[in-house]
Amino acid sequence: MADATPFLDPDPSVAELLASHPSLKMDPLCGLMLDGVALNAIADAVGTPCWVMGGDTLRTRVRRMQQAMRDAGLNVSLHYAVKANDHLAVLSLLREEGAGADIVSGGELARALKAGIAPAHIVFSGVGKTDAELERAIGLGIGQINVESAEELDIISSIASRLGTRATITLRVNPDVDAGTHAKITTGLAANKFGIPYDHAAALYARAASLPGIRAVGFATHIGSQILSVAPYRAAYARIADLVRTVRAAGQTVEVVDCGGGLGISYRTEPEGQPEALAGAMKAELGGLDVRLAIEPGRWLAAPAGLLLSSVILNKARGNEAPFLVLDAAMNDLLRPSMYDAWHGIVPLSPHVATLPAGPAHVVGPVCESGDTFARDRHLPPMQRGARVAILDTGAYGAVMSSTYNSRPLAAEVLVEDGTWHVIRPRQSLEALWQGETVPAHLAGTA
Ligand SMILES: Cc1ncc(COP(=O)(O)O)c(C=O)c1O
Ligand SMILES: N[C@@H](CCCC[NH3+])C(=O)O
Repeated sequence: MADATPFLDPDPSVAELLASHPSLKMDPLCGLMLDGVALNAIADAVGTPCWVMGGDTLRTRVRRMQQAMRDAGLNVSLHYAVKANDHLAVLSLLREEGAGADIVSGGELARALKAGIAPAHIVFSGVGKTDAELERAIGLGIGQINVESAEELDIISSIASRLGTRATITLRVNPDVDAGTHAKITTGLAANKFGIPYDHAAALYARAASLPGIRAVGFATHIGSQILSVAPYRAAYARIADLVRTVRAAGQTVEVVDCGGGLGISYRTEPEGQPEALAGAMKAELGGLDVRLAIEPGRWLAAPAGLLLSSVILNKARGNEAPFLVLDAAMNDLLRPSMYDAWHGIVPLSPHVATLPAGPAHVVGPVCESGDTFARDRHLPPMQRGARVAILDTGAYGAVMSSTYNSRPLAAEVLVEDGTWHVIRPRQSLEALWQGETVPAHLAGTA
């Protein structure tokens, strides 16, 4: 992931971005295609901004990850991290591919159930689960709750006891390992709010075994997101393996190790995280322990499968300075560049435009904040009003992080599969912007 530090190497060209995205092709007549479908046809019919998810790519990626685990000889349950893209169509497709769900809220639980994911295939993570969320999850008998503190363990024990049942839990352990990612999305350092301090985990596991309403089955860890090197995974898994041996030596049983998510993708020129390497790290550190393993990938599966279509509203010239290319998408749609200075590829849809000589432009949205900037000094071919672009790798942490800031309706969403496409969420109407709002009688005018 990019941070505010300027890159030393040149930005990848359009041709290089296409080469690193097998789901994309530039057709000489139809322009940019995703999974064999012309994006111009979607934009003509649905308008822009519009999220497009490549279902075939999503399937290819989840199958590759599952295969990597099998090839390593590991028995691994895959729980998709719903937060990455919680659309019901995405959850349903992944359920079809055999994925369960990793959730962090009652809303995500409801979505996973609505998409037909069985409670037994749902894992509940998160540093602050409310009593109501826990009651619902425990009442449903969900597969596993990853407990993040001693306090939460007591709360779960009392809720499960009250419900006359036992909650299946793991302890999420903070291994104090630097994942080498952006500071805002690293989660496995002692300074981060997540998980149980490593040095407290063995004692808390022993206590869990004695608590009513608790069935403690093992440990979980998740050290962050957009992790590109396998070394931090190995370091974290080695610490968890030590913990497993320690508590077993003390007579406790351990059946499960949940290895978390976080595998990164190539947004710019960085080499993508490899599921095969992740499987190798899991095997090397945990393979000999005779435990069931689980993973919680989100971004790696969904991000490269999706893009955001947008149109140029105008090209604001600035003399000899780089112009502002003002798009109809904005930070309310795709927050990542504003929030993390994240770099996303931007590719023109027109095959003619894509081959014109590139020059620097600042790509911005229309929202009233200077931070509403997708790219600065990006080398792009000249584009005028009405030209369309695709902002790449936005299938994860894209639409899910959208808001209606500046009263901008949520963008439409489309799923491409088998050479055809489906609107999976129409563009939000203006009326829907104030749906649920009420105006006290003394203020009522025309509202
Ligand atoms: C507990 C947990 N599991 C899984 C994920 C998924 O992470 P990613 O989308 O980076 O794979 C996250 C988010 O970082 C998380 O907090
Ligand atoms: N929202 C972050 C990822 C957060 C991962 C959540 N645990 C991103 O866009 O990169």
